[in-house]
Amino acid sequence: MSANPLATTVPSPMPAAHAMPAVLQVRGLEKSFKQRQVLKSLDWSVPSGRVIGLLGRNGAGKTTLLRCLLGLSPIDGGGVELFGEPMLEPGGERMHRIGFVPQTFDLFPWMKVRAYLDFTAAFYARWNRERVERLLANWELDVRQKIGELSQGQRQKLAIVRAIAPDPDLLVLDEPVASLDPQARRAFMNELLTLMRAPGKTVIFSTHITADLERADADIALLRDGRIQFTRPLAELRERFKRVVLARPEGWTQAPMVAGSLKSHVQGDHAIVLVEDPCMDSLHALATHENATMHVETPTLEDLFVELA
Ligand SMILES: Nc1ncnc2c1ncn2[C@@H]1O[C@H](COP(=O)(O)OP(=O)(O)OP(=O)(O)O)[C@@H](O)[C@H]1O
Repeated sequence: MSANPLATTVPSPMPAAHAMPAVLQVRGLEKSFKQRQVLKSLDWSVPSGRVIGLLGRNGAGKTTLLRCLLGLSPIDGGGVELFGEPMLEPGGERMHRIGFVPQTFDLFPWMKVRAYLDFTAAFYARWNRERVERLLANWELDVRQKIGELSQGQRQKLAIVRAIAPDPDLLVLDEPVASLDPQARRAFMNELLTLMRAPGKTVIFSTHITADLERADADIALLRDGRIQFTRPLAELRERFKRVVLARPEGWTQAPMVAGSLKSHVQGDHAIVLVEDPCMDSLHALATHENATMHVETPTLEDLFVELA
């Protein structure tokens, strides 16, 4: 697909998000590595009080974007505002309100888990010890072990405990569940949803596990071609996009033309078309004209990601 239809045809932003104050405001963000331009005049407004799933293909720039947002990677142009103030460098009072789980956690390998958590707690005004102990127990993390001796998944768990413990207003997670087993993933999602019950909490997480975003009823932000193409509630995406399957015994040489078609292909005697805002009357007329049976399906987020990213 050459251009993203959502970027041009969907009125933006949606009303619910519009009413919320932005916890994060990005304008014209530019970031390159040598000759490779990764973020291209990227604009993004993230409303407070939502879980935002950041989706994009491998190499789209998700990690780069998250690091730039938090001041962990220098930017080449544009600006970032966090909690209404310009982000110039990490640190300061504001950082107490932010939790970050990086894609890989390899700090302080010589430190034992307990010592690391105690050391980190000292830097924070808020530190939810009850939550820490509960997660350590649930996730069977041995506080006497050295961080360098933990498995990748155990390190990821520790990074999550550390990020959630200060009860952050903004939690940013870069593929937090990639190495977690299904039980730990479920526990993590429960923690996330518990955290979100308090008003004004915002979570941004990049993931390839679309089922988690469905469970969290997340808003979906798609990063493609160096820009955020849209940030939309999942329900709205589902409402808007339909997968139309037309079948006829003689098959198809090519998929029929359908208004609002984004992508189509032929599979056996089925023509499958992803349609934005389908007109059902026209679709029924088309099916009758082509002597085809028709099913209209709601695509999963994974289907949508495959089509749109
Ligand atoms: N330190 C770096 N030096 C040079 N190029 C980099 C650096 N970090 C990232 N890149 C490049 O920037 C682009 C975006 O990388 P990034 O890690 O942000 O993508 P991503 O969307 O997080 O990918 P994935 O889903 O695979 O984790 C890639 O082409 C990558 O090679």
